[in-house]
Amino acid sequence: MTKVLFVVSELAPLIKTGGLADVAGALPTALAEYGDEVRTLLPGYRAVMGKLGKTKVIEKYDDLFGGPAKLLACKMAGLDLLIIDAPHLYDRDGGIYLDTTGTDWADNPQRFAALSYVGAMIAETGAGGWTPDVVHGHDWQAGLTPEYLRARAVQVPFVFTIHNIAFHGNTDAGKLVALKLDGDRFTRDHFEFWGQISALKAGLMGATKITTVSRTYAEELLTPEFGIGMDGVLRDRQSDLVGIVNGIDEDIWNPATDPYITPYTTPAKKAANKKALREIFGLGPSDGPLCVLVSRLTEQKGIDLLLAALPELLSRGGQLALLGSGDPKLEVALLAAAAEHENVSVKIGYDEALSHQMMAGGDVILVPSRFEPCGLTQLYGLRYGTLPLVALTGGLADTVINASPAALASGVATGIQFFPITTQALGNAFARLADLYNDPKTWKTMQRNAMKQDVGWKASAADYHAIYTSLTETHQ
Ligand SMILES: Nc1ncnc2c1ncn2[C@@H]1O[C@H](COP(=O)(O)OP(=O)(O)O[C@H]2O[C@H](CO)[C@@H](O)[C@H](O)[C@H]2O)[C@@H](O)[C@H]1O
Repeated sequence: MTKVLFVVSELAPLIKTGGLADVAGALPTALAEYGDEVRTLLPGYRAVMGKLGKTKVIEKYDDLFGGPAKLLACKMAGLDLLIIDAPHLYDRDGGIYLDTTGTDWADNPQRFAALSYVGAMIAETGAGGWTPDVVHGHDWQAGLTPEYLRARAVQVPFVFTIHNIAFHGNTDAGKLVALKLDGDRFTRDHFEFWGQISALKAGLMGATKITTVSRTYAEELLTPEFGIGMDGVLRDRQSDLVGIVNGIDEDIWNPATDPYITPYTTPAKKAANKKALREIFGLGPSDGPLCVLVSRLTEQKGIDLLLAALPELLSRGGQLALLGSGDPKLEVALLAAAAEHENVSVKIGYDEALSHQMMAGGDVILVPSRFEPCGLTQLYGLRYGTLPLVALTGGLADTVINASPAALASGVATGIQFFPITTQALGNAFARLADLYNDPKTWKTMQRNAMKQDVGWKASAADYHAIYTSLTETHQ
C-alpha cells in the first residue's frame, strides 16, 4: 500500500475544463483496488468551495504567496480531498485558468506555484497526520513541486504525468523571488527554458519518474514535432519516461445505466437515443452516419481540418452534431458552417449531460486531432458503440483498431484512423466511413467489437501502482 498525494489543478466532478479532470477524478478509485491510498490536493476555486460539504481545517498559513490561507480536508464523490482555501489566489469570477475576457490570469504563476508549494509542505510535515510516500503531480501546474521538495530536503519520490505538453507554464525570470525559487538553479539543467522560468521543465527535470497518457505519445514526445520544445529534455530523461494509456470511469460512462440517456446494452437499441439527439440538435432524418464531436475548441483538436473536409461527409448523407467551446475564431467558423448546411448543427458551450446524449445517439465520434496525448471521447465512443473516426496519433493510435482490410477480415476493427493528418486524408476517411456505414453487417460487428473493448482503468491503474511500489521500495 502506497500513500500518494496527487497535486492537480482540476478534478471531476468538482471542476473540469478537460480530460485532466477526468483522470484525476477516476484514477484514485482505481488505485484503491490495489490498496493505494490517494489524497488529492486541489486549489479552492470559488466553484469548488461552493460544492464542498463538511470540511476540516488542518493547517493555516499566514502568507501563501501574498495572503493568508487554510488547508481543508474533506471527502467528496469517494475521494479524499485536500483543498487550498486561499481567497486571494482562487476566489474570483471567471475560469480556473482564464479571466472573464479569456486571457490567462496574470498571477497564474503564483496561483499554481502555491499549489506545488503546499504539495511540498504536505510531503514534509504531513496533512492531519497523513504523510505521502509518493507525490504525483499532473501537468505544469504541479511542475514546481520538485523544486520546493528539494528546497526543503524532502526525499520523497515525485511522479510527473504529462497530459498535454503544449502547456509549459512559462513566466519571466523576474518572478524568481515571488515564486520562492532558488536563483542558482535558474539554469538549463533545472528550470530555465529560453530565458524563462518553466514550471513544466522543472517538473520534467525534477521528477523521479515521468509518465504520459499513452505509449505512442511517449514516443512522439521525443520528436521535435510533438515535444514542442521539450523533446530534448525528454530525450535526456527517456529512461524514466513511460506511457500509460488512460481509462475512463466505467460507472459514469456506462450506456446500460447512464441517467442522461435511454439506457441500452446492444447497438441496435441506440435508435431511441439517435432520434432524441437529432431533435436536440434540430437535425432531420438522413441516410448517412450521424457524427458527433465533443471538445475544447483549440488548434490541437483539428477543427479546421474538419471544417475543410465537411463537404466529403455531407455529400455522402452524413451529419455533424458538435458541442464545444474555446477559440472564438473556431466558434464563429463552426456556427457559420451550421448556418450554411442543414446537416450540420453546432452548440457552443460546455454541457456534461449533452455530451452523454451525444455518445449514446451518435453513430460516429470524431477526433481529428493534430496531436492527442490520449483522448477520452474515443474511449467513451467505444463503450457506447459509437465508432471512433480518429487521426492516427498519440492515444488515438493506441485505442482504436482501424478498419483495414485485414482487421475487417478478421472481425476485430473498432473504428477508422486517418493519416497523414490532413484535410484530404480526413475527406478520404469520410468516404470510407460512408461505405462501412452502408454495410450494416460489418457496421454491427464493429459496434459490438467496440463495446467489448476494455476501456476501464484496471490495467493502467496496475501500471501506476507498480511504479509507486518500485519507487517506494528503492527509496526505503
Ligand atoms: N463542451 C464540452 N461539453 C462537455 N464536455 C466536454 C466539452 N469539451 C470537452 N469535454 C469533455 O472534456 C474531456 C476532454 O478530454 P480529452 O482527453 O478528450 O481532451 P483534453 O485535451 O481536454 O485532455 C488532455 O488530457 C487528457 C487526460 O490525460 C488526455 O486524454 C488528452 O489527450 C489531453 O489532450 C472529455 O471528458 C470531454 O467529454
